[in-house]
Amino acid sequence: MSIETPVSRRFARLSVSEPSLQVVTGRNGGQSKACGHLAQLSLYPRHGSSFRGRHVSYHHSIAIDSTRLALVSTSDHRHTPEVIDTVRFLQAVTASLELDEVFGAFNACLHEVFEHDGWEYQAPDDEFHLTGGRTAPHRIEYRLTLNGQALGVIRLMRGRRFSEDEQRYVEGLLALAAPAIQNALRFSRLVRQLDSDPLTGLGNRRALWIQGERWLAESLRHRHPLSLLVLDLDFFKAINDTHGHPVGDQVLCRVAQTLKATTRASDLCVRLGGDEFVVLLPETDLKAAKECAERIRRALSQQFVETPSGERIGIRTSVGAATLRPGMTLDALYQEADTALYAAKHSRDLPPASVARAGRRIGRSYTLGGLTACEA
Ligand SMILES: Nc1nc2c(ncn2[C@@H]2O[C@H](COP(=O)(O)OP(=O)(O)OP(=O)(O)O)[C@@H](O)[C@H]2O)c(=O)[nH]1
Repeated sequence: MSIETPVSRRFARLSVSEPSLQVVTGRNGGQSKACGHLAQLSLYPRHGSSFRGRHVSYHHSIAIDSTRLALVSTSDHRHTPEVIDTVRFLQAVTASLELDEVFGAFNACLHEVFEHDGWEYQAPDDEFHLTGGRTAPHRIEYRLTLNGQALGVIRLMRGRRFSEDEQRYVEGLLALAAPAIQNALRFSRLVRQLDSDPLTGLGNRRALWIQGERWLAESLRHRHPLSLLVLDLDFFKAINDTHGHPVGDQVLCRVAQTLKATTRASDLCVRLGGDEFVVLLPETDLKAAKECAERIRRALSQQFVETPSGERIGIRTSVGAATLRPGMTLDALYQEADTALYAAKHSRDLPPASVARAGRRIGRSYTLGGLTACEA
């Protein structure tokens, strides 16, 4: 009989010919002792890293047979005080590819045998940051890597100290969970890529529709306000035509930065495409949405992008705002804000055609178009 770990076929494969069990892969880790159906495996730290020095690097992970597993440290071969149902543990941490669910399952299993108060996970470069439970004074921290890939840092906290045996126990569980964490990290990165606009780093149309549908359902159910702004830059084509696409791209990025800086962290800013942006504002009525639109418009009008020849390009935008009413769909909310935007565009004080093409010169500055927000 051959068992492959559900999470890490690359890392370990166990061959079981009853009653003996043998690890068939593992370059520098994994000794097994046949013990009926209970396999005891030794987990080796990667060469050069300290097993207990808070920097644990497992070269591969190991899955065991279908009963229960006792993890044994290679350092002194002392048994840890607890056992865990390995299959249930692996099933729990591999049941989802969502990082928060993987860490939720990991900590729930850990908590059954090892009472900790809280935990924290920080992905490399702080890409993702998750917490659970509550903070407490005693902490252990593990910097995880798997096959050379950094997986981030996990911290466990509680009110009393962590014993040596408990630390080894956590190390063993982390070794088992590491491939699941790696898969979830890859998945989260992929989803983030799918949901973001590569030029500006803002959300994209997909993010708007996924997050927007959720917020819309919650707002309708709890009768909370939800508003949406649609922004379209004024005379952006002239910027491209006059100064080239790279300058146009810089303008789009500056708009994205300004949107992030002038809205709440809980708002969603997306670039729909071209020079069109949407800001979705939860817990915001029309009056507050108009104030937000005006704040964005004013902040953008104070921004300049410098061209390679030293000219400064001003940024002007038109904005449409709409707020959710009972029975409305997300598409209807967007259409209403878009209609308002269209009205704003067409009521603006257009500069002469020649100026519209090249921008209006103010000293060494250009300012293009310009308009105010208006609501449906
Ligand atoms: N630099 C750059 N330009 C883009 C990108 N995507 C679309 N565009 C250009 O953005 C311009 C958008 O056109 P419009 O919205 O019609 O132009 P506009 O001059 O802003 O028109 P008004 O909204 O009426 O003021 C087009 O010239 C597109 O080629 C991009 O990723 N980078």
